[in-house]
Amino acid sequence: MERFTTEFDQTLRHAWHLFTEGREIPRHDVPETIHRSWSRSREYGLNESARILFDPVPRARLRELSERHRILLEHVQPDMTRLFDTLDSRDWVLAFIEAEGCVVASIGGEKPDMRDVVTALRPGVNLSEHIAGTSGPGCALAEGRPVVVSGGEHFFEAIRRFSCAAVPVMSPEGRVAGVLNGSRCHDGRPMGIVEPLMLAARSIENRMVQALPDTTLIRLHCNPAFVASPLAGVVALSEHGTVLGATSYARHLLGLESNAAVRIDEVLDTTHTAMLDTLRATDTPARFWRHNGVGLHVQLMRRDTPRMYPAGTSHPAAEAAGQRPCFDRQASRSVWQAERVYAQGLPVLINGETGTGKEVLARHLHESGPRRHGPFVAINCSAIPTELIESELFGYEPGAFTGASRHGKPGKFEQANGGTLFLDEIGDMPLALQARLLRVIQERTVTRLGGTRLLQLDCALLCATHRDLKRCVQQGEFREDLYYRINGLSVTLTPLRAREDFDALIDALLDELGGADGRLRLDSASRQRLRRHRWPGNIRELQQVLRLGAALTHDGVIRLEDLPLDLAEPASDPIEPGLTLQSAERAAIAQALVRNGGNVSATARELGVARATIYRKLQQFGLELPRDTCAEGSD
Ligand SMILES: Nc1ncnc2c1ncn2[C@@H]1O[C@H](COP(=O)(O)OP(=O)(O)OP(=O)(O)O)[C@@H](O)[C@H]1O
Repeated sequence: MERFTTEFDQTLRHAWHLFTEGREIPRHDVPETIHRSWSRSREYGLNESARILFDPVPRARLRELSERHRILLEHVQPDMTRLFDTLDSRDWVLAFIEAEGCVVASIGGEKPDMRDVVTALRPGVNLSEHIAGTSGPGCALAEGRPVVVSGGEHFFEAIRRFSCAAVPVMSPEGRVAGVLNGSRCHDGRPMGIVEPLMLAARSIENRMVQALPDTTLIRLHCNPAFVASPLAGVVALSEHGTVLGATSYARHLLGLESNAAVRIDEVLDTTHTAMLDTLRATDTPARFWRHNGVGLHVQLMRRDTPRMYPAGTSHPAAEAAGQRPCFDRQASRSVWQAERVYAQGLPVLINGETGTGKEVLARHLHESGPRRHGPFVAINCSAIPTELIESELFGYEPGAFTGASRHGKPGKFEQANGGTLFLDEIGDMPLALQARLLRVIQERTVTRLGGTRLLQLDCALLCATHRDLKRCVQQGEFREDLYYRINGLSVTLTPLRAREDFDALIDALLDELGGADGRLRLDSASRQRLRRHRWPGNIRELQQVLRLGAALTHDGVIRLEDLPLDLAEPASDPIEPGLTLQSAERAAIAQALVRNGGNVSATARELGVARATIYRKLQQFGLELPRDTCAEGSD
């Protein structure tokens, strides 16, 4: 039954009366949004006196909806719960409604007179305007803006006992992802929940943008005091500066349309690289200008997890433990496959130059796989004298050879039982031993040197090498049958000089070195210098350089003078005197391409230009990518 009690209700009743008679409603009697929604509801053929059942969709469909929106809900739930905790929980029902109008989560409504609200907002109920007429969720979805629908503003009489406020939540691409709604019984008092709903929606959007993998995050505001606050807009940029996601406030500040692929330098008066260099060199917000002259304060945003960050794929167990190492996008895909292959008990072969993280990856596979509770045993085949490899691997019985321990010793295979054996630098294993290794792997049993007892083995095998094993096979240095045995799947780690996420990796290592307060930074000149280095020792070498810088800096900013001498001096490739500007440019590009193994991204980064520029110059100068282009160069 309707309860028109206040002046507001009476004006509304009059307005409704005029609406049903098809007469004009005085302008200020009903908000425009409500009037439009009434008209749409009428066009859908709805009858305000009809009984509305609020039946949820069938269970199977609800399951499908929850599954489809699982990730979205993971972002929504924490803010919904937090907001609910600040309300008088007995009076309110909060709900999240997905873009097609179905409730996918709700909370609250303990009071007996809230039963109808709870029914209307239970998961599975469709509240789109074409079914439920004018209501907070339906109207906010249709209008794409926050709305309040109080008492008699609802289209259906049956729900005029309620009031609701609903605020859209935008996806990182700028589409409506759903609405956050708060409802309670209509009592004529102001709702007072719109602001809190908007803050929660902003926080959900922030979280969604921050979760975009393989991106650099910046936050911005027109007031520098708010840049580091939850009120700031957040933007996720690709390595080339394309906006891959942005919160609705960031879109508003930057004047971005939804779905448009825009580069940040098309909006701000700076280049993408220059902006990042400036931001990386400081902790405070820097000011950039939109092309229309509006100034914005911008700051680089560190991800919540300092060293480990998702790179396109995720393993919940390892990530929960903060153990996922940084892999670039290229390697990430193979890592994801390797996790699955390894979990099935198949061997994985890890290729990569020294220091690229082969052992880190092996440990990651072990720790995120089914054998994580067993031991992880590593042996570097190139670091042990040939005559000792056999006893190290297979163990020996007492007195098996001169100098052997009196008690005998279990080999690495035995030690790894129940877990993982990691054979590093397998390419350096002597041919004679390869035959024995193959037998052990095939038969899954081992006999210690000098013994006869057969020991059963139950360990997974991971192998790594910096050598091209296929070529070793062709040259007769590595057994073909062993090669296929250990190569269930092969993963190649990208050399540091060719990693697209070079800057992000530096930042992750700086965070790690900076400790809890994370106060370590590189100034822009030294960062440029690091980009130009060849990194023969890869991440291990980079770690060393940053460690040295961290030890030498007096204020947390690593400068050229804090870098090792060979790095601090620019490694210039001589460009002959007397060259024209054009030929100097040609030579610079050609040399940088060779230095970067043909990787266009790395070359562009080193030379401080866009990739498109490199491609254009290649064409202009008739240059070709080196034939021996490494895999990462296929960008
Ligand atoms: N993805 C990563 N994120 C952070 N640090 C890493 C990563 N990969 C490697 N490192 C660091 O780089 C160093 C070298 O890593 P690792 O020993 O795994 O390399 P490797 O390829 O096995 O080297 P080698 O072939 O010389 O044995 C280690 O200190 C490790 O912590």
